[in-house]
Amino acid sequence: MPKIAIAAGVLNQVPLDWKGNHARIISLIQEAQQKQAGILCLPELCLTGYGCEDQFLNAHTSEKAWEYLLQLLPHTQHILVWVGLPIFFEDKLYNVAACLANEKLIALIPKQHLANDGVHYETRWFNPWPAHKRSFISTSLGDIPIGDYRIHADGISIGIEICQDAWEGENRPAHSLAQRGVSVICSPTASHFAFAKSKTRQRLAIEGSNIIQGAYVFANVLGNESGRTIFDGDAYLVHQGQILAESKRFSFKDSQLIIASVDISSETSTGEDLLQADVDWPKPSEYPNFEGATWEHSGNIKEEEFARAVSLGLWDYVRKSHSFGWVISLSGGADSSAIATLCYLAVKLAYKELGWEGVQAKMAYIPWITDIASEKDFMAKILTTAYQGTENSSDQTRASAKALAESIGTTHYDWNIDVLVKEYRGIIEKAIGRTLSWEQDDITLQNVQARLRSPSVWMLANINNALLLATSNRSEASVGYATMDGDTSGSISPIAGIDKTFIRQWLIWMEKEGLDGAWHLSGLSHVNTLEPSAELRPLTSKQVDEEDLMPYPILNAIERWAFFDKLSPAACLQNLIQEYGSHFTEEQLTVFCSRFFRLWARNQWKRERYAPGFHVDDYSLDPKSWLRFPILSAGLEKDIKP
Ligand SMILES: Nc1ncnc2c1ncn2[C@@H]1O[C@H](COP(=O)(O)OP(=O)(O)OC[C@H]2O[C@@H]([n+]3cccc(C(=O)O)c3)[C@H](O)[C@@H]2O)[C@@H](O)[C@H]1O
Ligand SMILES: Nc1ncnc2c1ncn2[C@@H]1O[C@H](COP(=O)(O)OP(=O)(O)OP(=O)(O)O)[C@@H](O)[C@H]1O
Ligand SMILES: NC(=O)CC[C@H](N)C(=O)O
Repeated sequence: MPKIAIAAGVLNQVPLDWKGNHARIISLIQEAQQKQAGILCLPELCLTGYGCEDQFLNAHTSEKAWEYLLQLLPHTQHILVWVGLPIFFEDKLYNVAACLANEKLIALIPKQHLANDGVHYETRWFNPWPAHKRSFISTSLGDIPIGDYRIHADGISIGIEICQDAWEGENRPAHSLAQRGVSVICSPTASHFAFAKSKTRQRLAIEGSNIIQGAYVFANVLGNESGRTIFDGDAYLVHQGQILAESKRFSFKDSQLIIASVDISSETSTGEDLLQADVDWPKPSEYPNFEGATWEHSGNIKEEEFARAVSLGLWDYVRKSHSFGWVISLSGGADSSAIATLCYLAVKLAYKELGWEGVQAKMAYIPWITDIASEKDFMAKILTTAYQGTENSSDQTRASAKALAESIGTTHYDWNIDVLVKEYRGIIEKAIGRTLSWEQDDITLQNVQARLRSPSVWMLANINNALLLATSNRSEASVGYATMDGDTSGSISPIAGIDKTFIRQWLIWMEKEGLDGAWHLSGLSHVNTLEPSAELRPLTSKQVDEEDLMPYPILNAIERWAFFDKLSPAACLQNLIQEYGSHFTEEQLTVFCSRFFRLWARNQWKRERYAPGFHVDDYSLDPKSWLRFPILSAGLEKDIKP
């Protein structure tokens, strides 16, 4: 029974970063070789990056990937490695895992089932490979097998499932591979983060190993690879249903390798689908336990996942865009405070995991980085916040912004924009020949304030070469409750994928408990006492979001029924009456429902114009990645009453 060390490597790659991706792959292969690994599985499409979008359709991309694949061969002595890349075959593009073993290219095995739902759009670029189809592709190395093959090396048969393949239930390749006598399956993966989804991936890996009664080697992408999607970077080594090793998710490092040794039953396998690889498995060493992080067992897993996924998303975004930091227009309310907290966590977690030298290395493109003496100085340089009061702002929000900025240690400004509002109002009043009033011009007078907060924070962003972060959440995006080119200004919308109710709950958790029950932020105590308000109308009107709109839990419920469960407007109303009928009259609920659908349809154009947001939940409203809706339509509110 051969004893072999199996390894999985997660990678934080950058689309089209040929040299960087290549170097990170080599470094993982070397680490695996040093640890005597026999087999190494790397994530799906790791040579190009998973998120190359339409650049996959450009032949140049697969040509370059091929060039870099060949350069990997000399680095694969005494090890079998799976590396993902796009390959054109008979004028069609395939999403392929290349098997490299002992300096030879053994096979190219294409994905059979493409991911095409939600954030995935693979059928736009790739073709599914039919099960059992096998052929040869003519290459600079001669004819190379391409298709549904198995690999046999030193007494072990190995097969693969590429990401979505494993999600296909009875149709997953593992079943056919089990019949064909495979005892190890490698699973190169690019499975995006969504709350609790890693549990499903873990289950698929366990089931896969049970199906073949052997070992399953699973490796996912890590980090914010290409802008919108964040990957957990989870890896699992499973043998006969038992997890032997797992990675720590949401690492701030470039890569992570897990390794374990397993006893695999040896076979002398034959078959026309079997390719021989000439590797003698190195003798495994003793390996430490690779266990998931302690927070994985927390009772607040959703809060933990949100904090870690989005802060890693922000960190990767800032460094991959070569920006020097973030700027936030900080109102002291929930949304902007949540984003400031997430930036704070990004810095704290990066420091904790990489140390100051590691942070400096990642940020080496910033000219001032070498002048920084402490984490405190770094926080103040990288994160700038500004409170921009008007006569309609309250003392409470101003104090809340100040307290949070101090507790984080941002560079914080506080100024008043009334003079600008007055000036603009004067210009327009003169031009149209009448004075504006709250009775007649409510929206205009609200929006001018929101819009006049935009130029100054853009100025700070330009001065600092920083990213301006837009603060809209998903609940506001549903109903267009934000001023276009005002508070929607920014280059990323980090919380556009999550609802307001969760943001508020998360802020309370961040104040009282925080990550791992330890990283809490006392500066959030003010914001957690405030009721959400735009503070755009005169203070005497006591404007609060939920009176302009409806209670947030109701808004969130309609949104989910309508766009996740895909229920009709009438069915949404029926659900509302059932769930909230004891608190609101049917008439009130009908008004809320009608308002929701009217505002939803009217504001599709706004959702089209939001800055890119991060995908975190099991659905999102992002028209570019998840949910399309006509920009012009007759609306849906008329369909509420059957
Ligand atoms: N289908 C369509 N395609 C393209 N454009 C369309 C359009 N329909 C309207 N428009 C345009 O949209 C304009 C209206 O949009 P816009 O100017 O953004 O303004 P609007 O959506 O009318 O009002 C903004 C709302 O957001 C609220 N707000 C603002 C700021 C902060 C917060 C907060 O959450 O605290 C809330 C504010 O209370 C108000 O209810 C129209 O003047 C028209 O030009
Ligand atoms: N006084 C202010 N100073 C700085 N920025 C502000 C101010 N008022 C509003 N903004 C900006 O406009 C955004 C939209 O306001 P909004 O009320 O939706 O969010 P919030 O104030 O962060 O949270 P909440 O809705 O819970 O009050 C804010 O997040 C902030 O970026
Ligand atoms: N890259 C893939 O094939 C991803 C597919 C899988 N259904 C997921 O969402 O994670």
